[in-house]
Amino acid sequence: MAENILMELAGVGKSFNKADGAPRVILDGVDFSLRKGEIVSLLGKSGSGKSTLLRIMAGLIAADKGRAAYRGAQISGPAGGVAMVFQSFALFPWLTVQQNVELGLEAQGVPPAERERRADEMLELIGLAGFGGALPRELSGGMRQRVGIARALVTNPDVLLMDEAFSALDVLTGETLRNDILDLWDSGRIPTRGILVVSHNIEEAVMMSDRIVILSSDPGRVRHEIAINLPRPRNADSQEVRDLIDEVYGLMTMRSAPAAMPAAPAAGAATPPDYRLPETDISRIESVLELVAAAPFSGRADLPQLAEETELPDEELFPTCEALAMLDLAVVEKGDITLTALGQRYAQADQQQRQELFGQQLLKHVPLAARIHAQLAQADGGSVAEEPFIELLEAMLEAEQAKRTLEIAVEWGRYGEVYEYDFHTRRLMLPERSSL
Ligand SMILES: Nc1ncnc2c1ncn2[C@@H]1O[C@H](COP(=O)(O)OP(=O)(O)OP(=O)(O)O)[C@@H](O)[C@H]1O
Repeated sequence: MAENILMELAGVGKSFNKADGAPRVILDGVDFSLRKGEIVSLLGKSGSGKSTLLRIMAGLIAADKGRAAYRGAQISGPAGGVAMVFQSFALFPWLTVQQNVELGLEAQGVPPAERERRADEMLELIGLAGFGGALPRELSGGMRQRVGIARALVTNPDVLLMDEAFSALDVLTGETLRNDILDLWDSGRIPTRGILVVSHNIEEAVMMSDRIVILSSDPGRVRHEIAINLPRPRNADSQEVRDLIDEVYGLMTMRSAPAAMPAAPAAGAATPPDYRLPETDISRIESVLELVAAAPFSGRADLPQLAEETELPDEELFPTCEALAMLDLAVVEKGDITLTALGQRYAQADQQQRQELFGQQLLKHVPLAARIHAQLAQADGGSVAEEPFIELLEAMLEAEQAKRTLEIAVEWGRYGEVYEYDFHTRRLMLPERSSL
């Protein structure tokens, strides 16, 4: 083992079973190491396997391929030197703040008097002095997460793993807490040697990290790594930080698969069409399109700027941009979104024309919608049950995602007047006067 490596993953793979019992590969061939003295942020689209990777490193679940090691030893369960902070805070509601913080020490067999002393010290350090006797419900969200962090830090962990620890908090509270942790880390007041942060927030990752690792999806594997050599604290408005944020946006929105798949599944085709749809809705798609079309963007926007303007978090903005690209209303590349000529036309169109354009693009570029429409055209009576489509989707997605994907396809199809859906009978049908 190289001297400076705290945790190492080599060729790590993990599959979960889909609804039909067949395995779905979530992580495949992941190579990654966390080195001494660094904060690393792990970014990737929703569902790319970030939390799964973190849980493997925390020893909460086992990889089914490759090797995961902490200080050279295979991870086979939660390791003493590794602590984790969860997005949900994961506090015991019936225990006081002090008791919640002492829990980690209790598990390590630390005697009561020492537990109390160390918990007191940690509460003081994390800004919760005087709150030891409070119950979690008496605290604000930010303070509750401080308890979660104190509980992890009180064990003097060598490695701290944070799973979207700030995302359940409002922006300002999350930022304050993040800065407090960076301050503890940079001033050497905590003995922790390495921090790995799973995040959805690109700015947060750039402000915190020495290195950013981006996971690809389906399956998740390390796609990009960016080293950040700026001193902390960093100025969010500085040119260097803005440039890095742009670069990460660019890498995150780089498509790893072709934008448009064949509209109808060719018999015996080697690769089945991609039926997945981005998790977004029509009103979001249209409002982002309108915003990009209008001044000051006038057809082309820098994604970080657009995120600020729309106030959409990245995990909502990305799928929306992906939908616009999928429908050929925009092109997303290198951290910018640019409307196509059709996208420009769409922005100017009235409601009826928009719906027509939407339906037309749906049939051209969204294989699932095209398939539903094609089957309806052939069906007796022009209606079909939803089940076969759910089954089709379950062959590649988990049950919940399959259901959600069909819901999105239904919403899009109804808007584009390509098909209708009866919520009582759960059947799809052609619209009364289909112009398509
Ligand atoms: N125990 C499990 N059983 C079955 N599937 C699972 C299990 N845990 C995770 N998954 C699936 O694995 C995929 C990756 O999940 P994971 O939570 O690791 O992704 P993520 O990148 O952290 O996503 P997000 O950013 O949305 O939190 C998802 O499709 C998820 O539903």
